[in-house]
Amino acid sequence: MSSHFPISAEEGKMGLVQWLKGQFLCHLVICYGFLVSGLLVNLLQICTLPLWPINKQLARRINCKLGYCLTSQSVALLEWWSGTEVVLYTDPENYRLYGKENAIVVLNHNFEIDFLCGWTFCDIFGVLGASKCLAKKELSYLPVIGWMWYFLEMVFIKRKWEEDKRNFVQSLQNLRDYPENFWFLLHCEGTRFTEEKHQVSMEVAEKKGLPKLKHHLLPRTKGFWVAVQNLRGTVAAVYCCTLNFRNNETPTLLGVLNGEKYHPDLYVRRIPLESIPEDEAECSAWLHKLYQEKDKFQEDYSQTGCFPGPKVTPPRRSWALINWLGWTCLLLYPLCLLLVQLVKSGSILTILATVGFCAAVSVGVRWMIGQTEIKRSSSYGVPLNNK
Ligand SMILES: CCCCC/C=C\C/C=C\CCCCCCCC(=O)SCCNC(=O)CCNC(=O)[C@H](O)C(C)(C)COP(=O)(O)OP(=O)(O)OC[C@H]1O[C@@H](n2cnc3c(N)ncnc32)[C@H](O)[C@@H]1OP(=O)(O)O
Ligand SMILES: CCCCCCCCCCCCCCCCCC(=O)OC[C@@H](O)COP(=O)(O)O
Repeated sequence: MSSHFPISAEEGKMGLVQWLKGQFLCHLVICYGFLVSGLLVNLLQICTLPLWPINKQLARRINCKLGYCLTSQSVALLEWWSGTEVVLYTDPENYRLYGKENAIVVLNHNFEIDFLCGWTFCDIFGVLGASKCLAKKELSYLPVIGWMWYFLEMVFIKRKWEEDKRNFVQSLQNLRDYPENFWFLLHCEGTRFTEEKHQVSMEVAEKKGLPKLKHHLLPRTKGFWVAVQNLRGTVAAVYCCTLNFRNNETPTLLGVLNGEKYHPDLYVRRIPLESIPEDEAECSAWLHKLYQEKDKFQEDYSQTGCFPGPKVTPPRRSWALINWLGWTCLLLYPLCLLLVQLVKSGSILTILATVGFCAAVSVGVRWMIGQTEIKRSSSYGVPLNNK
């Protein structure tokens, strides 16, 4: 039966674009660009090594720019390829300060692309290249991204306090003279939300006499306290960030690569650092209270579909797109030349080598994407390795 509403040319074009975004060949090109540019960035970062003892601040600034070249590609993928826009709920008074000061960011850890939404938020306010995170040690071994983070002075921990504390404090102290404004991200839950981890952590909450949380794991407070104490005088505020997605979306990085559009809402509250207690026990109680508030915001969001306060959709920054297109053009040119040579040569061996290379790129990136999947989350926080 023919439809009463024939598809318009515009809809047909959109359908074609959407179809193209789902094609393996497009993914291969994107992943090739990301991996090869990433390796080049790593190489350039290694070249900055001799500069560190001579002019550390210059070396740091160069590494921030190099970091931006790579990280912003994934922001461009989210914003321009999948068309996802992060909607911000925040006080307009504070909006003016974002990007103009150092901050500790506390963000819930429930989604596979929360880091990507975080990066987008960083990019909007011009702190993407310099932003850092308290990350599990395993991420430092990730090819390209993990290697890049080493040069950006990211703080890695084994999540074993006795082994971590010296390096953690030293890494934070090193940031005291960082030459660019940075945000330091902390997922105080220490691992991603799963039903099993939630159940265990609520048993801990019960034992400690703390109210139960519905949407968060119980925060681990030591890292937050140590970060606040060591960054006093360097960092101006804590940004309490609560992220959720409209329509109960469960976004994935593969979805973004397929051009799927998601609808993230990010609620940001600015809390001056002076208002956070210095004493460890008081600071710990303060953080638990903060998580109880965050849990309430999430509960209200699940009922109403919005966070409190005025909302704004900041415009996408063209730099991320320009950088991405620049790298793609630069790297596609030699690839095309190579392919032409290949076809001309007709050598079976070279053709097989090329197919092998494409397969390796594809498997490598698929493995990296796998690191973001919650179903592959570590066993941290379940009874197996609970203290
Ligand atoms: C939107 C804006 C974004 C801006 C973005 C900016 C920058 C972005 C840059 C990069 C993005 C990259 C993204 C990469 C993301 C990677 C994230 C990660 O890798 S998360 C994992 C690593 N991070 C952390 O673990 C940080 C949180 N953890 C801590 O801070 C911990 O305190 C610690 C430092 C690891 C130390 O932990 P430890 O357990 O040794 O000590 P604690 O005192 O904190 O906790 C012990 C305490 O907890 C109780 N307990 C036991 N089991 C549990 C449980 N399952 N749940 C909760 N609590 C538990 C235990 O009984 C202890 O209690 P007590 O002390 O009373 O005995
Ligand atoms: C143009 C761009 C192309 C992009 C192609 C895709 C490339 C793949 C990019 C991979 C990026 C990897 C960033 C890893 C960040 C993962 C953050 C994360 O979520 O870590 C989990 C930890 O917090 C907690 O670990 P668990 O204890 O839950 O286990």
